[in-house]
Amino acid sequence: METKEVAYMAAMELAAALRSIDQKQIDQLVVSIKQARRIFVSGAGRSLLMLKGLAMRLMHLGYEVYVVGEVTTPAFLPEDLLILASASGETSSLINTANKASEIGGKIISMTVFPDSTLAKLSSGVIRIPAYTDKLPASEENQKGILPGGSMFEEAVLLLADSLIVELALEQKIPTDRAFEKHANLE
Ligand SMILES: O=C([C@H](O)CO)[C@H](O)[C@H](O)COP(=O)(O)O
Repeated sequence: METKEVAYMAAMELAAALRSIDQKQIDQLVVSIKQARRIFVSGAGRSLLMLKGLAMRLMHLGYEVYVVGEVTTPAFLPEDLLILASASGETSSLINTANKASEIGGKIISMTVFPDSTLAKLSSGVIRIPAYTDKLPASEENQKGILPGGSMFEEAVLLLADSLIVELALEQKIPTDRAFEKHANLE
């Protein structure tokens, strides 16, 4: 199969996955972002890369946002929000982070394929992304698509995150060209 045909099929699968996400779960994240004093994001591997993209866009909109594990990231406090992305919901470093955040009392919202995963159970809110991870056996809940590994999940997280930004920017009446004024200028 040609690469562009794979890309087209992946885009179709991605569209179907995004369309079947529960809007109420997304709304809960939007409300939590608006209510939080500060926002922290955490993930592992490619899931983390996607949330770093969200962190940058939230910074563009004026939110105080940190990536867990960076040397300049401060202490998490009860009025803060922790956003996690984990296809499996079983990545041990994230379970550790979620346990600590939960003990502190802050809000945790997780994006995952598995709403009954350890991470989901530690979270105040869950966005179930109907995608696939090779870390767990294929099943009705974990349906293998054309892309390898957790790629479909990760790409859904990225597109969902960018779409949240459109919604938040519109609500705050921030034209996206003005939001980019905050973008790093030492690059
Ligand atoms: O890097 C990843 C990729 O899917 C490997 O194919 C994962 O994002 C990383 O391993 C973390 O896993 P999850 O916490 O299950 O997303």
